[in-house]
Amino acid sequence: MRTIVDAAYTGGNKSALSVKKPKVVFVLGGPGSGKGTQCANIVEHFGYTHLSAGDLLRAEINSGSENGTMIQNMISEGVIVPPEVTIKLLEKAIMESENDKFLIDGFPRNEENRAMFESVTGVVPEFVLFFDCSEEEMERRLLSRNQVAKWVGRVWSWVRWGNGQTWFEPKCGRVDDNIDTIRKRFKVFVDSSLSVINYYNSKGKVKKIDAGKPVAQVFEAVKAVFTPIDDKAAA
Ligand SMILES: Nc1ncnc2c1ncn2[C@@H]1O[C@H](COP(=O)(O)OP(=O)(O)OP(=O)(O)O)[C@@H](O)[C@H]1O
Ligand SMILES: Nc1ccn([C@@H]2O[C@H](COP(=O)(O)O)[C@@H](O)[C@H]2O)c(=O)n1
Ligand SMILES: [Mg+2]
Repeated sequence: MRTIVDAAYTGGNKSALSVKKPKVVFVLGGPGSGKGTQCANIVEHFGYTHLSAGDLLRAEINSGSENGTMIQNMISEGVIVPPEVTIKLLEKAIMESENDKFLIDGFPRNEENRAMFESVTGVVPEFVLFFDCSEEEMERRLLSRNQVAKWVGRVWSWVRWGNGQTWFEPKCGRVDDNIDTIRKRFKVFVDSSLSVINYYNSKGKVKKIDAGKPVAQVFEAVKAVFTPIDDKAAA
């Protein structure tokens, strides 16, 4: 059945992606499950280009775009930005790249993201990498990421001003890595993002990874997914 989103986006201008036909892997998982960390490893070993939807939105805020304030407010609240904004950023990044294979990290975040991306671009993912991790572990990781960012900021300001004193607390890290927003992000993940994973699971496209283990062990499991079947037989 066609949704309202499908109807609005078919018959209009065709996306340039329908010509480029990139190979896309969606990388999904709860906040702090390790998507960015593992994408960096995949890029190094398998030649993909990593596009984090969250990073693209943060770059859009910093570019001074007219959508900047709206995006900033939505990220601070942990809610999902309108899909046309995120999809435009993803299309632009894919078209500007010479690569033809992409890890799209943190997208689609809900059914609206998914349906609009597929109908606007005509691109369906090769598969979906799903990092499965407990909320307790994700919460620990996000709070620790926030602490590390704060310390990096303090050291930077100490070096910058050179007198061993910080007379301001530098604004470092992510605005959404605080306990209130982290809990809101968990709720959005359960209420809106899991249904996307279920959808692709019903199509046999989900590769689930136990992401609660140390980084190197998680990457061993990831490698097994990306290593071509022929290579596995030869190994
Ligand atoms: N397997 C792991 N074990 C322990 N810490 C990890 C692991 N993977 C990532 N981390 C750490 O957890 C934090 C979150 O990781 P990362 O940024 O990769 O997650 P993410 O899924 O991209 O998060 P977000 O959804 O907030 O963008 C980082 O500080 C990272 O160094
Ligand atoms: N498809 C998306 C992806 C992200 N957002 C917003 O960005 C925030 C941070 O995302 P990360 O993947 O970097 O954790 C997220 O909480 C959303 O506010 C979005 O709206 N749509
Ligand atoms: Mg990330």
